[in-house]
Amino acid sequence: MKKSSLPLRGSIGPGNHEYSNESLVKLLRWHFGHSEFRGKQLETIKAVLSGKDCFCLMPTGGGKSVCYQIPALATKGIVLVVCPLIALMENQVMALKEKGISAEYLSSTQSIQDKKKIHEDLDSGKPALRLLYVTPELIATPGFMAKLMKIYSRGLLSLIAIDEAHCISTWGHDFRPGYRKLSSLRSRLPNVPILALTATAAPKVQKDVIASLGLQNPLVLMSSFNRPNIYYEVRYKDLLDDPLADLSKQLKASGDVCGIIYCLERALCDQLSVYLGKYGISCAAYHAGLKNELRKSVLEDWLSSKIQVVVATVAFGMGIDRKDVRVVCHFNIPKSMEAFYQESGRAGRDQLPSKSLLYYGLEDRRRMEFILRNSSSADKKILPSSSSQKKLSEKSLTDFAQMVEYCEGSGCRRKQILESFGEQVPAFICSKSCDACKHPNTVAAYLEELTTTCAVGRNNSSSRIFVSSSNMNDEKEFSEFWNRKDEASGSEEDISDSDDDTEVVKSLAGTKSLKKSGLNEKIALLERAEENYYQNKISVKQNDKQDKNVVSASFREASRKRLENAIEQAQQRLGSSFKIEVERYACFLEHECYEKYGRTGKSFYYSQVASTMRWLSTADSKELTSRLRAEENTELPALPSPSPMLDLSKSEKTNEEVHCSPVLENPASNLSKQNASPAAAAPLPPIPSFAEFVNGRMEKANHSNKSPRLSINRDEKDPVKRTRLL
Ligand SMILES: Nc1ncnc2c1ncn2[C@@H]1O[C@H](COP(=O)(O)OP(=O)(O)OP(=O)(O)O)[C@@H](O)[C@H]1O
Ligand SMILES: [Mg+2]
Repeated sequence: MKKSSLPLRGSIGPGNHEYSNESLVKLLRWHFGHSEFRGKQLETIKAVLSGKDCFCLMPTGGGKSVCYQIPALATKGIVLVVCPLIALMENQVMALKEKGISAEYLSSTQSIQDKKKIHEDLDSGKPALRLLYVTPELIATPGFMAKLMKIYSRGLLSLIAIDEAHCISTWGHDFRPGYRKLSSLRSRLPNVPILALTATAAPKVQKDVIASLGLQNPLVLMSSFNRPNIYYEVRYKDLLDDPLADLSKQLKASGDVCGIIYCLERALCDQLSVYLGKYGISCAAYHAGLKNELRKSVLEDWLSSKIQVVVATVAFGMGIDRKDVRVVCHFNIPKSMEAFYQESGRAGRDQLPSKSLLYYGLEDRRRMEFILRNSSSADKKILPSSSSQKKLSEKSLTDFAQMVEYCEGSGCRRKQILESFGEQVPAFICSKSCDACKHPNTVAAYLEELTTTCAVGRNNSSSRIFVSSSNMNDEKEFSEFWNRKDEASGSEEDISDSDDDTEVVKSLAGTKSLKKSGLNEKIALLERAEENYYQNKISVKQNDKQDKNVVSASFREASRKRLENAIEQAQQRLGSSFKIEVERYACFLEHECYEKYGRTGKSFYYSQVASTMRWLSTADSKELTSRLRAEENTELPALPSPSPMLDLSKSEKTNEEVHCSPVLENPASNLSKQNASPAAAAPLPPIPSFAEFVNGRMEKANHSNKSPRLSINRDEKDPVKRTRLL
């Protein structure tokens, strides 16, 4: 139904008082059906209507669009909206048209006829258009800039809204070179207020946006970033027998709800979508590798509830306005808290209870670290100074570390998100709406087990990634695989299709010459790299299967390293009076764990190492002294040279030598003999299992011989891994 506009058509400018709160609320109700303005909406609207530049920070789903849509309805002129994505523009324009509001967008996807119509309207001197959505690249073209100047000179440009304004900042999680071209707007169109909008809260990004856009004395309006209706949960891939099956189970358990699953790569989107489809979940993949038409139809099907779940790269979602998304799942760890916040924030925009699920896996972590480390070379065009590149690379790794901390920490997830944006919040703010607050003991147990399992597994997974990368002849080319920033041509066509973080085609197609010549070779090269990566992974996996119960040398060294740390911490805790040889005793204790359980199975070995560490963390100096000093007279085997194994910044070996070799290779050597020494007569105190430890803390209950396993559902096939059901 087409509605007539309310007769509120003033002009923007200082001292303009014709926009009363009541008249603006009336517009909101009439056109959008919302009863009241939310948060800082009204303040923002009034600021821009009075001609002020404004920087508006609102959480995802907070209602930023209304801040420029209402001014468009209140004034005579046109509101120009700059958007990073074609999908976003299409979506908003479609929604506005349905409301009877005259809005259009200009992009390469439109027919010549449609474009012509829009240009005719713009040239008419009395345009019917209220909102015109464009890409930043279009603004930079001389032709369009000339048109803008013309509209401006007629007094018909009332506001420039820069949506997703963080895209202008190289410090932001979603930097787009096209946005940098907006910096000339302020000087070319001096009297038009600029409204920058974003949900990115990092202070550095805020400052950068204001400076880059040249905003003058902007009114900065911020809202809290808390999303109380979203429940946050992390699930640990390394502890799950089958993460895919777990995901499918989770989705099914939520009912027939609308969801988004984010994956790092297109191929995984396709595979996951097929997999979930087989399990009766109606879903489709969405990524930049699909043809425009297909992408469009997936989006339409999802928006109209024909399909339930979209499995997508980050190409999907920025600004997509579906209010009732109940689950947003990250099947791979995102690259920063900002990205995570934006993406998970697409859930529950109707303010109803929703869920953010993040599947965290060590291999994903390593992969992302690799991508971030290597993507710095891709920034050369944009950041000519090597110190800027270095800074950016360091920054992305620091940002990513925050994301890892979110997954590996046991504290409130919500608090962590908000604090990462500089928002200090009290502990009770969460009200048990994250897994860490709702099930603290279970999360603690998972993390404990993860530490053991993953510290042990780190070696192998990392080396796989590095092996694949070293197979690349030209590292520079490989790093382009991850480069979304290479959009040097600035042609309008280049934008918005290159949204996948890790997708190559569009970013490689950034220059016309590349499009013609090197693209195919590069794609072939990248495909080979991917193949190598997966082949490598498969062969390592097969070996892993065969060796399922063998505690490998590298696993043992990782354990020894952890025990060393635990002894060092014990020393720190107990002060200078307690001094022992750290490496020597770490070796000894590790060997004891191995002797007791190594042959029985990995899980027992892990649990024994973890238990020993717990004992080290609580034992007093008397207990430690009697246990460890007793060994001093015993001759221990030669110790290994320090290993870089746990240093994540270094590449690691695939087939490590046994570092603690004299002890480990020959269990019947010195240390075995020590079992008959006085040390053996002073055994470790009884060591509880994980579950006993956690439950014991909480319940202080007596344990039977059965060794209760928390309330975790153990997978029947594999006792180590589990299907988590909180
Ligand atoms: N005052 C209001 N009252 C009720 N609902 C509102 C109000 N303002 C906006 N909304 C609704 O909130 C939802 C989110 O709005 P919008 O898309 O503008 O958010 P956003 O801040 O731009 O989010 P994102 O950061 O994801 O782009 C929309 O469905 C919109 O209709
Ligand atoms: Mg928006």
